[in-house]
Amino acid sequence: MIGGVRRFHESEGRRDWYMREKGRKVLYFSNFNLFKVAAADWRDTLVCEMAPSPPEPQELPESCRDIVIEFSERVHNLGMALLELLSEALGLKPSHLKDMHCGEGLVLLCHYYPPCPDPERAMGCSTHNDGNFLTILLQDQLGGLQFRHEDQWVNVPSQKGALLVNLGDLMQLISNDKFKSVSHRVLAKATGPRISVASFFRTSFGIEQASKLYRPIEELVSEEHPPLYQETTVPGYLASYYAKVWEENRLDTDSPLASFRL
Ligand SMILES: O=C(O)CCC(=O)C(=O)O
Ligand SMILES: [Fe+2]
Repeated sequence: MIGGVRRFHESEGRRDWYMREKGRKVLYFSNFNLFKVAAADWRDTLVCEMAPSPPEPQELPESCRDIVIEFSERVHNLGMALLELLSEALGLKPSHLKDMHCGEGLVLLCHYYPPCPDPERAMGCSTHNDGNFLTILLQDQLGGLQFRHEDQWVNVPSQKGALLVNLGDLMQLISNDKFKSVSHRVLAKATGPRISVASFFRTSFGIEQASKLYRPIEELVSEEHPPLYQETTVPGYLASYYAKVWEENRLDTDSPLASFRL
């Protein structure tokens, strides 16, 4: 998969996929918030929306078509298995998170971080929390990913073939803080390119799912553990997420989740 993503990003044909507007299942661009924030990240991204309704094969770039289709099927199965385990870890029946549609939508963010001539003055990926339920991350050997732990940045070792599982803000909200979404970033490097694939699990954006309300799961709430967050729809949450990125450009101070806290 790493090879396929590299092939795409280094192909002449990649420019045919460049598009900043939403409305297509496959998009190639540099920084979703370019032109909105003061500093761009040193990164390009191919976005493939693979579930619930995958693109037709010809809608995917030929340079990585077969591997993207195969990878997304496998990572989707893994995501479903993880949602079952996470449900059980919360003391719920295995299908609980799946039944809440937490894994219905799958978006692959196929990142390419070119070598940066001035890495001290740039970021590969600015500090953020993922605004989804679950992320499965595949990265190459280059390293640079860091998580914030007790106000310190901790390097995430890059191990060949390893997948990293990261929980997003929406998982923190519905688990009523039993699971925590974690703040992370990627440093820019003089060496490269660095390649990673973040598989984002969220609801689909169909009309039915868009209006579904998410709140702390009833079974996890009691008099002792009152709900910590107000209810929201996924698009409602994301609107607040993007407002923070675009208007305030200060994701690194507070996750947008803070504004949903009761
Ligand atoms: O490239 C990476 O390792 C992380 C990317 C990431 O955090 C994201 O896409 O949300
Ligand atoms: Fe992330």
